[in-house]
Amino acid sequence: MYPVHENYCEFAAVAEVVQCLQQPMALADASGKVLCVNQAAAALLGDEAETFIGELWPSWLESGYQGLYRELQSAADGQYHALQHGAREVQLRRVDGALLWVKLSLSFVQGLLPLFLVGFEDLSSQKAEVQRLTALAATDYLTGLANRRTLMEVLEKQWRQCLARRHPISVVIVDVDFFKQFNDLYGHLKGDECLRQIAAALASTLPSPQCLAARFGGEEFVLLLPGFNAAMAELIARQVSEAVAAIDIAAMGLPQGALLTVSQGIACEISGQFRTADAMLLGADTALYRAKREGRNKIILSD
Ligand SMILES: Nc1nc2c(ncn2[C@@H]2O[C@H](COP(=O)(O)OP(=O)(O)OP(=O)(O)O)[C@@H](O)[C@H]2O)c(=O)[nH]1
Repeated sequence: MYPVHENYCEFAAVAEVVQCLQQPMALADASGKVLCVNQAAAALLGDEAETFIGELWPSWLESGYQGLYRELQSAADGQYHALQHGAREVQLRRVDGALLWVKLSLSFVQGLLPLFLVGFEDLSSQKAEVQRLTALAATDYLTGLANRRTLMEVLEKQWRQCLARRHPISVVIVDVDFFKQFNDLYGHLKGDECLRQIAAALASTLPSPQCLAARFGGEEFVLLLPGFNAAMAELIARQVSEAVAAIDIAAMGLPQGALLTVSQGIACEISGQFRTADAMLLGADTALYRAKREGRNKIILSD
């Protein structure tokens, strides 16, 4: 048993509890100097526990938190309780230089010396999972292109930016011709493969990282071209037709006679033709409808 002095905790007793905990934890004095680090915290930091003794624990964290800690210290003005805080998401730098997202909490323990418990929770697998799910939610499962939701979000954002900067912006809607017939003739699995090939062809024509290729739904795709006027968009649309024509039909196990073409409708906003991004998209859809009506495998620019 450790002697207990009224309400004061003994350093050794607190340190022993810290050592037993599964959660990464360090014990420090009021100046931030580390007195003890448990195994879980040492593993998180990336070295033997003894190597961290005597270090200032805020130095393990990114500079933003260090600044905040200094502010807390000056505001607390010796009132140790005021330094405490609950779980805060911060980045911790491991000994090997890698940055880890952690939840950090700081608790004051009234000891013979004032003591602080510094608790960590590793958030890296949580963050990686959120990143994976965010990417999944933004992507079309079949083709790997951006999905419709992402397209609409990016379109709204780029529409506003282009209008504010007085830059043109164009959209191209790309629709596979006679795709129902293609599915009926060669089966849905070949149809899926065909959509993947077309998606890859579209992605290959993207002229800059600001441009986006998305699956709009079914056998319909959209190219979003910020900064592109109608002539430039038409050039990209021609490249799309060429890239689709270059798809290796035989490699897909289809007969040589199998036809794969797309129809395209273009709309460009350059000086107030369309009031909204949706109206521009509708303009491209109307142009696409004309391309279909005029025989397919065509590119039509909205009036
Ligand atoms: N294999 C496959 N087919 C799809 C998918 N999504 C939509 N389709 C098919 O795409 C076809 C679209 O048919 P329609 O809208 O009649 O258009 P179309 O036959 O291409 O005719 P036009 O557009 O007028 O040239 C339908 O048969 C859908 O089943 C998909 O994810 N995979």
